[in-house]
Amino acid sequence: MEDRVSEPSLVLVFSGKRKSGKDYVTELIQQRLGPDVCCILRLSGPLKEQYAQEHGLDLDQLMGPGPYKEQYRADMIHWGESRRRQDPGFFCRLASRGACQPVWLVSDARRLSDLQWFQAEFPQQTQSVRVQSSEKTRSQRGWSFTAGVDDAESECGLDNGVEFDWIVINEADAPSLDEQLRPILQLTEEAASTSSVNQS
Ligand SMILES: Nc1ncnc2c1ncn2[C@@H]1O[C@H](COP(=O)(O)OP(=O)(O)O)[C@@H](O)[C@H]1O
Ligand SMILES: C[C@@](O)(CCOP(=O)(O)OP(=O)(O)O)CC(=O)O
Repeated sequence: MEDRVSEPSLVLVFSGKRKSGKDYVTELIQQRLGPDVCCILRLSGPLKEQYAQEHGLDLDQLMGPGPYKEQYRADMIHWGESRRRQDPGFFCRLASRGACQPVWLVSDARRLSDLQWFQAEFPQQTQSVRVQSSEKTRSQRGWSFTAGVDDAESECGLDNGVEFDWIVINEADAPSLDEQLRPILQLTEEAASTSSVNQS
């Protein structure tokens, strides 16, 4: 089932609460490195594709930020959980299929099993990154507490028991993202250059 052409040099697995800024931060890193060097893998991508197919839903709307996704979120979570119970690596494998860049940013790990899958597949290359924002900041970005979502494993699965390699505080009054991301960017640049040396 693997369609992998080459192994990544670095896999950064991002997690964080809704609206903490996982997409924002991973997109910032990708912009710095460029799409030839760095890809963003979203575990929710294949999940939504399969869920839309099985339920006859509009995938574009499910992928979008609007209310359509929210209408199905709780059921998608349950559906995804039962899939992961049968095969914890199911969505990780699908999301990383075909990825050929040396640096992978997994933007949305939600459960220990997501992180463990990458750690088991790429033990030398995987590092975890937590993106943190206060509830006040997340609310300003459009978040509001939803029972069954924000108190479920989908949002809380990595709250305890993980020692993250990196923590990024995505708040206006924290040190700038430029400053906080400097060591992570250095790591990604080293990984990219190691990979180009190995390929030449
Ligand atoms: N540092 C930041 N500066 C400006 N806007 C931000 C910042 N971080 C996040 N945002 C905005 O907040 C919203 C939620 O961020 P997003 O990355 O989508 O969160 P998540 O992927 O964790 O749910 C988006 O509209 C995003 O552009
Ligand atoms: C069922 C989900 O995959 C839905 C994820 O959708 P998005 O990745 O679009 O999530 P947000 O950025 O939090 O809005 C969650 C899960 O438990 O796997």
